[in-house]
Amino acid sequence: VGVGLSDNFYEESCPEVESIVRAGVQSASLTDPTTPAALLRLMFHDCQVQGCDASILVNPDGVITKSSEMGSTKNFGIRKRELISLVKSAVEAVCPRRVSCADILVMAAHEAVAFSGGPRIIRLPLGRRDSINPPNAGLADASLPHADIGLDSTLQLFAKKGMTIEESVAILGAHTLGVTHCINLQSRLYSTQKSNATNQNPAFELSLKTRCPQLAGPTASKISFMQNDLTSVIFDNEYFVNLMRGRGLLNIDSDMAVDSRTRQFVEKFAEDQGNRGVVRRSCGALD
Ligand code: HEM
Ligand SMILES: [Ca+2]
Ligand SMILES: [Ca+2]
Repeated sequence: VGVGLSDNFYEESCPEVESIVRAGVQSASLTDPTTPAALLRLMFHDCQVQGCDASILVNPDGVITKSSEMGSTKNFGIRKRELISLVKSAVEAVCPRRVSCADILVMAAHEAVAFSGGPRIIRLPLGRRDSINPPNAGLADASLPHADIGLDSTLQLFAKKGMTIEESVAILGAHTLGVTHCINLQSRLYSTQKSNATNQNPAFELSLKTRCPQLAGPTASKISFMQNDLTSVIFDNEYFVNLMRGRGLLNIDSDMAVDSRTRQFVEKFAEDQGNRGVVRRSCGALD
């Protein structure tokens, strides 16, 4: 637990906050099923830049400018910042100046995972404070991983946060939700000096290339996208199953399934869906 955080931080000051956040995330997710993916990535991109302090939400002049974190190209595709502001207004109406935007953002990501079928973790330490520093696009650029990052740098990134290799593989399971736009796949698919050990299934690579042609201009490749796994609105282990089949989208996705440090965990997560029993295709048959 981080310094100053506790499990029951708002028990006295705003007992309603959890249900307000839950209601907000649920209703937004029913209207737009891609909401949970956006919220989960939003949390990562906030926490990665000067900690979980809602710095990604700040627009110093009321609009997105080059000085806000959204000015970094690494934040391309970040969505649903306005949903956090909306939930914050609902919370302010009940408990003014008690709950930080930073906590609302983390709670929203937690609800997003639960809404899409993932675990509702029992302990969610709260008590984060909002950033007082002006946002810094340069810092966001330097702190967020590049779409083509390799496994060594990724493991280093998470080790700096005190995470083990198994935890690092697990957190990338977040890519069970959402999409990747073609612009983030261009260099992997078409770089001339790319290594051969990319562990991508050739048929899958062909389908990616068809979906994301090399000559598509920057505008088209910011519009076209691929699902991160076959069940991109469900928080399940399909992402890891895909990796074992050579269907990883990003370098890091593919590398995890072959590298000797990470492969065992990918295998374990691909096999283990959390012992939830089976879901039959038809209710009248046993297979
Ligand atoms: C080395 C680490 C990581 C890299 C290089 C990476 C890279 C990416 C890229 C390139 C995209 C596609 C964005 C787009 O084109 O729209 C993406 C999407 C996503 N990432 Fe990551 N990511 C990493 C770690 C994480 C972590 C730790 C989380 C959450 C805990 C996360 C959650 C997501 C989610 C949910 C999406 C889908 C977003 C949506 O559909 O709106 N990622 N990631
Ligand atoms: Ca931040
Ligand atoms: Ca999925």
